[in-house]
Amino acid sequence: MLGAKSFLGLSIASPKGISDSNSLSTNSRSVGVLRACVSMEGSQPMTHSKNGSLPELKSVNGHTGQKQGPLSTVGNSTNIKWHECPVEKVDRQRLLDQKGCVIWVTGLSGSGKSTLACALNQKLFQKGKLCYILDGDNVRHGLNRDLSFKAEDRAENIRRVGEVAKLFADAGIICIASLISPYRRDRDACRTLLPEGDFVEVFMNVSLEVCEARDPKGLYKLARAGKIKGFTGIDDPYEPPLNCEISLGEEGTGTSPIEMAETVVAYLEHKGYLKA
Ligand SMILES: Nc1ncnc2c1ncn2[C@@H]1O[C@H](COP(=O)(O)OS(=O)(=O)O)[C@@H](OP(=O)(O)O)[C@H]1O
Ligand SMILES: Nc1ncnc2c1ncn2[C@@H]1O[C@H](COP(=O)(O)OP(=O)(O)O)[C@@H](O)[C@H]1O
Repeated sequence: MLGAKSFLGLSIASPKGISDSNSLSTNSRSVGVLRACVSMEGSQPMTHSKNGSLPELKSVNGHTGQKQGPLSTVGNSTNIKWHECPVEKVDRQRLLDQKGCVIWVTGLSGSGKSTLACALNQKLFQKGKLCYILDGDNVRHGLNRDLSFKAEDRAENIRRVGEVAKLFADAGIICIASLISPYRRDRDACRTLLPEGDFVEVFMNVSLEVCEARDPKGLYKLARAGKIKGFTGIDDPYEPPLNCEISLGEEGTGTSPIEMAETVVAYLEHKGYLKA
């Protein structure tokens, strides 16, 4: 039997006998969410309860939708206003029982960034944690298809992915961004977009020799033959991190993609990102 709970105008089924979703396990909470059915009655904005549980419904007559605060100018956008919503990051994190953050994976082409991203995604998914991968190669198929590999375009590539990753983190999701991101300055700029600790820089510390020997796409061969100009590590720079949170490939961090993923999971667990 299921008892119903009202949440943001949705009536959400929760297991009988459990009054507050804070005490639900991830699985039963997910079931509750999956069984959510739309109920437009009583749809009202919310305030946060004092005990930090799910937001409470605010007893006012509807939401005016008015934006608070002064008009601002940001870049080329003039007369804009930030709009707040009563459902906040903390609420989404509680729903997901995790903390939103960005795992930024950097390294040479062929260093294993995409492989690690997938292995990490799988490990976290198995633990009931929601992740999303922003892979350089993939994002260049859409959002960043207008960008080349010259330094200023790489910078814009990183900037956009950093901003998108920030939105995913705000959604409460563990966002894995895997890009060469060769310039320290560009990576550091992404770090500053997030609250302290929420940007976890992971360096694939794999030598050019190893990456070149792997060469799964044959790109190093083309670069050596002069058929690709400005290829990272060959005739374009790569600046390794000076102060990253995790450096993989070093002793104790494992050598297989699974072991490397376990190292990252252990870090996230230790830092409290795998619970709300
Ligand atoms: N000139 C040059 N230099 C480096 N890489 C190149 C280049 N041209 C194409 N590719 C392919 O593009 C992938 C890297 O894209 P990114 O968006 O991660 O690069 S960057 O962060 O903007 O530097 C990279 O993918 P990975 O091998 O997965 O790193 C390559 O497949
Ligand atoms: N930890 C690892 N040990 C050995 N080979 C790996 C490892 N991680 C990835 N590889 C292999 O290296 C190649 C490049 O991996 P990939 O994840 O595509 O790198 P990147 O995304 O950095 O270009 C692939 O052939 C992959 O199977």
